[in-house]
Amino acid sequence: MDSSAKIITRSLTFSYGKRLLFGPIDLALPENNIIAVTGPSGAGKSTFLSIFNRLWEENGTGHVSGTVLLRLAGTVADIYRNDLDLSALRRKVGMVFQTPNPLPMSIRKNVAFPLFLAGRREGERDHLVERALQRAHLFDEVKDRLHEDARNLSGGQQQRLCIARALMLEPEILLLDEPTSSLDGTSSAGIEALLVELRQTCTLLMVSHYQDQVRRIADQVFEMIDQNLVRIA
Ligand SMILES: Nc1ncnc2c1ncn2[C@@H]1O[C@H](COP(=O)(O)OP(=O)(O)OP(=O)(O)O)[C@@H](O)[C@H]1O
Repeated sequence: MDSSAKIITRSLTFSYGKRLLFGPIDLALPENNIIAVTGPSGAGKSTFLSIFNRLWEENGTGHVSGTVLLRLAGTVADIYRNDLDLSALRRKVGMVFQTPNPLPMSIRKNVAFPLFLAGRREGERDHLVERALQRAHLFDEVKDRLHEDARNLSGGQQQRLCIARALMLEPEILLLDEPTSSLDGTSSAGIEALLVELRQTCTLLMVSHYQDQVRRIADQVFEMIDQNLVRIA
């Protein structure tokens, strides 16, 4: 096994019923990289991302075979073993979606929400909220309106809020599904710069349709095509 890899798949396949969506896929992806996945619509890119936090299981359909290993907190774990703690996995593997999805609550409560779910004390939260907002380059814009409804923020601000929320529990891997596709050029550029910074502390696995974006920021580029994942850059 490649002991330095952060994400390893062996003979990974995914099917819906009798339909093979992709695989077998063998990968060894390094940490602190931005790894981009492109490919035609419907090829299975979003499903591929959802393998790594087991989010696809929430749909109740689909089937994974093969092995998926993640090196988390220095230890290689098979994330499909029976006794895996799914909540712990999802704390270490954060996710950001195509459309920003703030919860119907204040900016502060949105960012603090993962702490609330993790049962962290109220007293600890303000400092951590500020830090996450700083990391997402949003703090200066919202510091005077932390108690306002997060849904009043602009699209780009909402996406940075969602990134701040995803960063709250210090994930080691961040899954990003078309994180800029609902944003204008200026907001997209801000998010891209942020992702490049986050590479220092996270491994980023990102689906993107934008070839120019992928060329600008990704360390490795794969294309999901003909049921396979092929490295193209
Ligand atoms: N729960 C499900 N049951 C059956 N088929 C599904 C389910 N979820 C997704 N699919 C199918 O799997 C295929 C891959 O979907 P997926 O969203 O992963 O593709 P994608 O490459 O991300 O597409 P896009 O670029 O359009 O977002 C699609 O044909 C989709 O209809």
